[in-house]
Amino acid sequence: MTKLSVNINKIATLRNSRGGNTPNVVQFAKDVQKFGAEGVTIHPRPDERHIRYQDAYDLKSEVYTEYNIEGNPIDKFVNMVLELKPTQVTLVPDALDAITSNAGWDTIKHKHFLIDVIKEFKDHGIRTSIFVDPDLKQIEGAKATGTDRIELYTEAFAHAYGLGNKSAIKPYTACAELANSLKIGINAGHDLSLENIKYFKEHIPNLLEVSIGHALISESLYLGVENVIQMYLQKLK
Ligand SMILES: CC(=O)[C@@H](O)[C@H](O)COP(=O)(O)O
Ligand SMILES: NCC(=O)COP(=O)(O)O
Repeated sequence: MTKLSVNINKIATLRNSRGGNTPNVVQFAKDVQKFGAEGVTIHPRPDERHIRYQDAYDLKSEVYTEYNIEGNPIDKFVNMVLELKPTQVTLVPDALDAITSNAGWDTIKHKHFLIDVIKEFKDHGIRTSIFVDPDLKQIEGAKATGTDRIELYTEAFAHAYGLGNKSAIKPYTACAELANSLKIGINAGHDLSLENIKYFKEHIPNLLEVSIGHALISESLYLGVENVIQMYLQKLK
C-alpha cells in the first residue's frame, strides 16, 4: 500500500497571486483529506512565494492524516518543524533561487550535517526523510545519516517516461532494492502524475508514500473545467 500525500504548494501560489484568501489553503487541505488523500505535504521556501510559514502553523490542527513538511533545513525551517512536530520532515537541498527542487542531497559530502539535523528531528519524535537522486552511493550515504526514509527524486524518471523511455525506471528500482535491504523506508516525488504513477509504483518494491502536487493540481483543473463551465452557463441562461 502506497500512501498519497497531496502537495498543496500550488494552491498557495494561486492564492498569493491575488493577495486574498482564495483558494483557501487550509480548506483545500481539509477537502483533499475528505476525498481520501492520506497525507498533506507542504514545502515552504525562504521567499514564501507559495506556502508561507504561517500556513504551516494554520494547517497543523487541520491535518489529521500524515503531515509532511519539506524544505532546506535552515535555522528558521528547523525551528518551525521542531515546534510543529509534523509526522515527517523531508530534507531537500534547495538553492535559494531554485524555481523548484532540482537535485537530491549529496549524502556523502553532507554526511555530518545530515547526521546532526536528523538526530535532532528524531529526538523530537519526528520521522525523517531525505530527498535523493537515484544513485546507489547516495542510498548508502543516506543509511549512514540515520534517516528513517529516503524520498527518491523522480523528475528524471518522469521526464524520460513522458518521452517513451520506460527503462528510466531501472536506477530507481535498483535504489529501492538497496534501500529495502538496508531497511530504509522509501518515498518518492517530483513530477509524478496520472500518466506515470502506476508504472512507477509497479517497479518500486515497498513504496511507502508519494507526494504529488504540480501534476495533481493541473489534472484537477483539466478534469474539473467542463463541470465548472456548465455551471456558469446554467447561471447565465
Ligand atoms: C521536493 C520536491 O520534489 C518538490 O517537488 C517540492 O516539494 C515542490 O516544490 P514546489 O512546489 O516549490 O515546486
Ligand atoms: N516531494 C515532491 C512533492 O511534494 C511534489 O512534487 P510535484 O508533484 O509538485 O513535482
